[in-house]
Amino acid sequence: MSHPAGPPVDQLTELEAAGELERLARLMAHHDQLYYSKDAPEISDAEYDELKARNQAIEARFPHLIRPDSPSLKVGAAPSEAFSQVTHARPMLSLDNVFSDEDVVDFVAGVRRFLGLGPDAELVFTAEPKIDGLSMSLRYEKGRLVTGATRGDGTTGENVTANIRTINEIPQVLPAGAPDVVEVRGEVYMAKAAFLDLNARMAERGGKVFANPRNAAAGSLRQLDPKVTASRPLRFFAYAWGEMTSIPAGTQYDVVEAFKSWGFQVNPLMARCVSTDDLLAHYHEIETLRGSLDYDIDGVVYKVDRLDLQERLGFRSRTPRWATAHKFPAQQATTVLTAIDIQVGRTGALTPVARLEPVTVGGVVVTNATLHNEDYIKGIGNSGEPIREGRDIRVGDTVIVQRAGDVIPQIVDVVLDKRPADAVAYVFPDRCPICGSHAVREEGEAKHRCTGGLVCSAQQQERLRHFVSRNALDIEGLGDKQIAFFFEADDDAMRIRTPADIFTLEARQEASQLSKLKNREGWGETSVGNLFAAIRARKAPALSRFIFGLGIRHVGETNAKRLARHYTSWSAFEAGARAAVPPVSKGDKGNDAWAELVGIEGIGSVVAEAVVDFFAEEHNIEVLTALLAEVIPQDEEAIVASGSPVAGKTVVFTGSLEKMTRDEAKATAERLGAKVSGSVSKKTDLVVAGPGAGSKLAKATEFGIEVIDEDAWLELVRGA
Ligand SMILES: NC(=O)c1ccc[n+]([C@@H]2O[C@H](COP(=O)([O-])OP(=O)(O)OC[C@H]3O[C@@H](n4cnc5c(N)ncnc54)[C@H](O)[C@@H]3O)[C@@H](O)[C@H]2O)c1
Ligand SMILES: [Zn+2]
Repeated sequence: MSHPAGPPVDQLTELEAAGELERLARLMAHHDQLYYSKDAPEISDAEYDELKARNQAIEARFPHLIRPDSPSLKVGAAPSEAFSQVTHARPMLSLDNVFSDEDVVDFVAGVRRFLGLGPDAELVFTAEPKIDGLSMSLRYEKGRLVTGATRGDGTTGENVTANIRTINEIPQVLPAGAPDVVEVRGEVYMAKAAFLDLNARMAERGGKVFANPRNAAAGSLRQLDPKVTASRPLRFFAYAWGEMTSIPAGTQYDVVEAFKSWGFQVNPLMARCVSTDDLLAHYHEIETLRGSLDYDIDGVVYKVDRLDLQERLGFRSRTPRWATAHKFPAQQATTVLTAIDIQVGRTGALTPVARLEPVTVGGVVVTNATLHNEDYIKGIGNSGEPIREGRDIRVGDTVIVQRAGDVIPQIVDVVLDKRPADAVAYVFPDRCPICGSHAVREEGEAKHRCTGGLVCSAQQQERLRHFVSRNALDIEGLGDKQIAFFFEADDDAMRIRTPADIFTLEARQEASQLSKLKNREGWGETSVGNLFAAIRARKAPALSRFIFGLGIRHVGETNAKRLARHYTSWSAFEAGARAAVPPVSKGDKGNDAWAELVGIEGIGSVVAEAVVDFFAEEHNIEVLTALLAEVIPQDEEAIVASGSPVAGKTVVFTGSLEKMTRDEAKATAERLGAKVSGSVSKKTDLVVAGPGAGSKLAKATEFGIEVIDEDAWLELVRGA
């Protein structure tokens, strides 16, 4: 198993424990968000469960340090705001976990103790597979399905009723005799085969693929458009309930039987067990069947069968006392890592992938495992802590591979004894393997990114979509479908790979005698004409839209506007960005062009660096040159606050200011329509110099530029 960071729990001081609990709360909240809200986890469930176990162990030793935001008190994650919310009539909780046979013995003994039952008193449990999907509460009133809600944070879930109605296995109406109000709860899931099928289809279309059937089910259900959900083969097992106006039976088993009679699917592997041995026997039987089931399961759930006993046992803060999940162990195997390849995602993120000697892990042949990022390979975790006790991963290493409930295998450890003498530490590439552009890793980021967005075939389609999107060039008639069509066209006259190609399309069509587009299905004379007109209408875009459309990292609409307003013309922007040299070492300030760029109100060094990186990439320049031969971005009106004494002037602040901060001074100047620069040149109109002003003051004097002090500046702008 991988080693959750940090010293052993029994050696922690109180201070360290508090710090560790804070770190875990933050880290787990991050993973909860990815897992529950984005349906895209970054770590395996086994790794997550280790963090959880560590958190619990520390809390058990230092109960007074339990935080209000402790992961041990939370269920799931807050519902997404994209959906309306449903408050559950009864909370939807989680389940406690056990991992070993001894834990099961303890669980049963605990239940007996709580109920005051002697060792010989009868106590029946149900045992059934723990389905790896997402929990769902279906509310029926007077026999009709009225609401479908996700678990959310246990109290409030997401209203997904419209999506639920597209699932065939979920009855819309219940037969006569069903309770007046009943919330049937269970698991929405996707069968393994359907999941593989879906991923294959998504990959073909260049879409994102899901990590595992659970994520696929959650992602398919939590769609804003029910039509998308309808196209995904979701299924449902009923195994629990919330509010119910009359309970059809006195035991867990019989209520589930009632669900079956109402038309729900219930799991055929549910059994009644009368002893711990019985439970364990059923567990091991289900474990052997696991590989042959057509859906993923990650354990076996035990529940006290009699409902009156369930009632007496009640709940802890986030789990019932009358049930537990006996999880399957993570499945591991040892193999040799033969190579590390780099994959480039649609947004340019570089992900290292380990190529492995094929090995069977839990019945599945594994040949690849994700390595996440540079730090992960080096043995450094997300918050800088050592993982695998700091052991790095090298080509040639013997590694331990793990699959845990999910499909993407992980490398959890390296067997150092078996490391070949000539194995060298892995050096992360600084070039994109797809297009050869520079790959940069920004401060605070784990991933490297390819800077060749416009030329990188891994990213091109995504970039084209962005370029024509509503807030960028806004070209009507070029939706995702059309972009995909033109991108994949095998005919030169029809192909669009870079933004410039959009604008040459019409000419290329005319040159090709057949006017191929018009003969294509779905492209009538008029729609082709409309498309060309829409493209022609965008040959002179606003500068800010054009800059935004380039998809420079961190340059969203707001920053694009800031850049456009500051430089006012494309040529000034390009010249400024290409001339800028960021600081190379601490203390260094970079050159003047850099100072001007980072000096723009709202543009920090992260954005500035992304801009510089973009223009430093030769490939991008090639694409831009071609594009600028077709379109002419319109100069942006400088914001001239007319009437202000400094409107339109270029101002430089130097020396120390005493009555205002540098930022304040700059903000005021810009509000009044001045351009603030970090360096003095012949174009400078005014220098505001405080005590200690040095070379800039000297330069100003040399150029004969007006110099005033701070007080005079304040006087000048007062009331303006
Ligand atoms: N990889 C990550 O980043 C990440 C992040 C958060 C959570 N997780 C994983 O999610 C799980 C924790 O989530 P959780 O709080 O939902 O707990 P859980 O999934 O372990 O158990 C509770 C859930 O089990 C489900 N369930 C399936 N079959 C059931 C049955 N027959 N009877 C009753 N319940 C059944 C229910 O939906 C219930 O809500 C862990 O496996 C954890 O590893 C992973
Ligand atoms: Zn690339």
